Amino acid sequence: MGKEGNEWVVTRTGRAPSNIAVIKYWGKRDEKLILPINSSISVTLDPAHLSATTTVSASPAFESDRLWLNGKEVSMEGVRYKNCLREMRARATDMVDERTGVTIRKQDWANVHVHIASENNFPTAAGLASSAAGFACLVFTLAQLFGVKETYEGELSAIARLGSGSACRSLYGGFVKWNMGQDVDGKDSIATQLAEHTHWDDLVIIIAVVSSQQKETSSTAGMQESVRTSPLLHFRAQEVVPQRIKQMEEAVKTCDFEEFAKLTCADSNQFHATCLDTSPPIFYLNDTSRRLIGLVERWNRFAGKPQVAYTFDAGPNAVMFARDQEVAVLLLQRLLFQFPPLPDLELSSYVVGDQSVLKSAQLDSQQDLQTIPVPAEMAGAVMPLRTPGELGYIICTRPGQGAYVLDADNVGLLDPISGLPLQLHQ
Ligand SMILES: Nc1ncnc2c1ncn2[C@@H]1O[C@H](COP(=O)(O)OP(=O)(O)OP(=O)(O)O)[C@@H](O)[C@H]1O
Ligand SMILES: C[C@@](O)(CCOP(=O)(O)OP(=O)(O)O)CC(=O)O
Repeated sequence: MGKEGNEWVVTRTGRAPSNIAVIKYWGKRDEKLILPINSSISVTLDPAHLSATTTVSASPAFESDRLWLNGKEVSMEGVRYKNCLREMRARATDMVDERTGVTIRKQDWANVHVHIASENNFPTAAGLASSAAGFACLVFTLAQLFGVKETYEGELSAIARLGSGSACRSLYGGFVKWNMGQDVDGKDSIATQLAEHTHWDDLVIIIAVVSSQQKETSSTAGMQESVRTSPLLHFRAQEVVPQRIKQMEEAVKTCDFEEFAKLTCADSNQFHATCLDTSPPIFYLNDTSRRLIGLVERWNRFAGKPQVAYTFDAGPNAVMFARDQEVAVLLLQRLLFQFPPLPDLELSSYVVGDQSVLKSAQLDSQQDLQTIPVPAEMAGAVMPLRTPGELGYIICTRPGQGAYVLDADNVGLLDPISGLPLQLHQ
C-alpha cells in the first residue's frame, strides 16, 4: 500500500434509482442465486425523486465491515449483503486513489474492511423498491471503490441481483429487461437496457402513495409462497410472460402508448391475481388501490383509448404512466379531485417531486382545488367517495437515468478522514 500505517481512508459515492416493473418478476427458480422463473421489464424512475445514495469507504484502520442505512447502523450479517460484498471484493483490482495518493494492490483488498452509509430519498420498505435502489447502489459504488471492471456486459447487474432480484434492473436508465437466463450459475441472468430514458421522453409517472408503512408479506416471502402454491403463477411464467415480454419490447421500441398501457395494466392485474391464487392468499392491494384502478379504467374507457396505465408492486401504492404532460395534468386533477389532501396540508407537501405538472395544472394552493372541474367521465355518474387524506401523498416523476458517480467530497455520507457517518459528528 502506498501510504504507511493505517492512516488512509478512500471513499466513493454513487446514486442509483428505483425502478418499477411493467412486466413483473414474481417467483424464483433458485433462492440462493435469486434466479427468476420469468424475464421482466421495468422503467427506471428519475433518481432526483426516487433513489439511494451510498458512500463506501475503505481503510486498514476499520475493524469490521459496517453499514448505516438512513442514519442508523444495521447489521451486515445478512446473506444478501455478504454475497454482494464477497463478489465485489473478489473482483477488486490494483487502484490508485487520486484524492489521497494511496495505491492499493489487488491482494490488499481482502484485508481491508469497508464502511457503507446509504440514504433513500423516499420511504424504505414501503413497496417503492428501496431494496432495488439500495442494492444496485451498493454494488455500483463498491465497483468504483474496488476499481471493478466488468469482464462481460451485465456482470455488475448479476451481482446486484444477489442483493435483490429487482436491483439488477436499477443499474441502467430508461427501459430495462432482466433476462431470466438459463445457466445454473446465473451468469446469464442479467439486466440489459432496452432504451435510454430520452428515447420516450414525453411519458410522465405519477405515484399515489397509499401507505408508507412496511408491508405484512415481503416480496421475498410472498413469491416463495406463490411458487409453492399458485398454479396460476406457473401458467403465467410459462405461457403468458414470454409473449408479453416480446410485445412490451416492441411497444417500448415504437413508443406505442396504447400497447404499453394495455400490457402494463394486464400484467399488474395478473400479478395480483397470482397473489390471490396463493395459499393462504396475499393481499397487497387495498380499497384505495382499487379506487385508483377504477379512476383510470373509467377514464380510459370514456376516452376510447388508454390515457393512463397503472401498475402496483407488492404494496397498495399505484404507479401511473401518463402518455404526456397534458394527460399528466388531467390525471393530477382527477387524483386531487377524488383524493384531496387533509385541509391543513400545503399542496406542495402533498404533491412532491417534479413540480412542473402542478404548475402546468395552475394549482398553487389548496384553494385552487375548488376550481378543478368534475371529470367528464363522472358527469351524471354516481360520484365516487372523496375522502381527504385517503392518500398519503403524490410523487410526480419521469423515466430517468441509471446509476452514476457523485463527488464524494461534496455529497458523501461518510467523513473522509474518520470514515464514520457525517451526521454522527454534527
Ligand atoms: N439504500 C439502501 N442500501 C442498502 N440496503 C437497502 C437500502 N434501501 C433498502 N435496503 C434494503 O432493502 C430492505 C427493504 O426491502 P423490501 O423488499 O422490504 O422493501 P422495498 O424494496 O421498499 O419494497 P418492494 O421490493 O416490495 O418494492 C431494507 O430492509 C434493506 O435491507
Ligand atoms: C413485485 C415486484 O416488485 C417484486 C420484486 O421483488 P424483489 O426484487 O424485492 O424480491 P427479491 O428478489 O426476493 O429481493 C416485481 C418486480 O419488481 O419485478
